[in-house]
Amino acid sequence: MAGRRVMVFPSSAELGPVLAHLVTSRAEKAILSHGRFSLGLSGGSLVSMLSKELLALPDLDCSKWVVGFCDERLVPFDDPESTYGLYKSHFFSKVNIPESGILNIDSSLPVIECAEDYTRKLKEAFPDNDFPVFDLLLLGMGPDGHTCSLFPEHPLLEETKKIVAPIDDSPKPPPQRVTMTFPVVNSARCVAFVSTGGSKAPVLKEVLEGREGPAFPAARVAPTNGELFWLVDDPAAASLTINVERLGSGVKL
Ligand SMILES: O=C1O[C@H](COP(=O)(O)O)[C@@H](O)[C@H](O)[C@H]1O
Repeated sequence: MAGRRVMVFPSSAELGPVLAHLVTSRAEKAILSHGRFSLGLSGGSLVSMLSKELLALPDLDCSKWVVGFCDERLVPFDDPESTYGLYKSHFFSKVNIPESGILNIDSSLPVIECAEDYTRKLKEAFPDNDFPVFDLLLLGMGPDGHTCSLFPEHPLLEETKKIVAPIDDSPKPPPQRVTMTFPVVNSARCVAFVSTGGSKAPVLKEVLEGREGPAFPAARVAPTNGELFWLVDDPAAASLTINVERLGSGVKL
């Protein structure tokens, strides 16, 4: 791992532009190096922040983007819980990402077949690697320390072979989901967590500073050859005692 950077911003207003810059700078670098930019998206609170910040950029060009989902809830796309559905209305419909560049799930399938179908799509998009190597994965973390749909103490945390795993007992609704596994997450060239709000403060401390007992899923994210950023706001960082970088909106990553 290239080293973890924990960056604390006064609020989401300062964090948001830095997140947008991280996306566009990694896109530029990836397109120059291999002709396209592969981005893995998470759901939850990230959707509205990311969409708003990216749409505020002048001249955003997504024509060479390939977008996948770090996890997805198995609900119809018009359900408010659908991560694809939310990105479609907030972001995809407003930019020039080609339809073929969006690797979404088939929500009509039963959960095991859905995971197999999404695995096939990822293998086709990343034919050269055993595990897809995304240029950038954007992750969230729940107050229980989960990331993607990898929940504390769940057997899926030990998955070493699958690219995508089905889950039909998610402790956070909806219960049926598909999720990238740790081997995929930790193969990425860059992983950035975005964590905001005081409800994340207790778990963020344990994830970043360690705890007794098994590590939280979010603490198991450690890209083998990639960068790891934690972008957090002051309320989420309130309990931290480690050294962090305190930054404003002008920083370029
Ligand atoms: O259920 C999910 O939760 C996590 C965290 O969401 P947040 O709203 O607490 O930021 C999210 O990253 C994941 O994609 C989603 O399916």
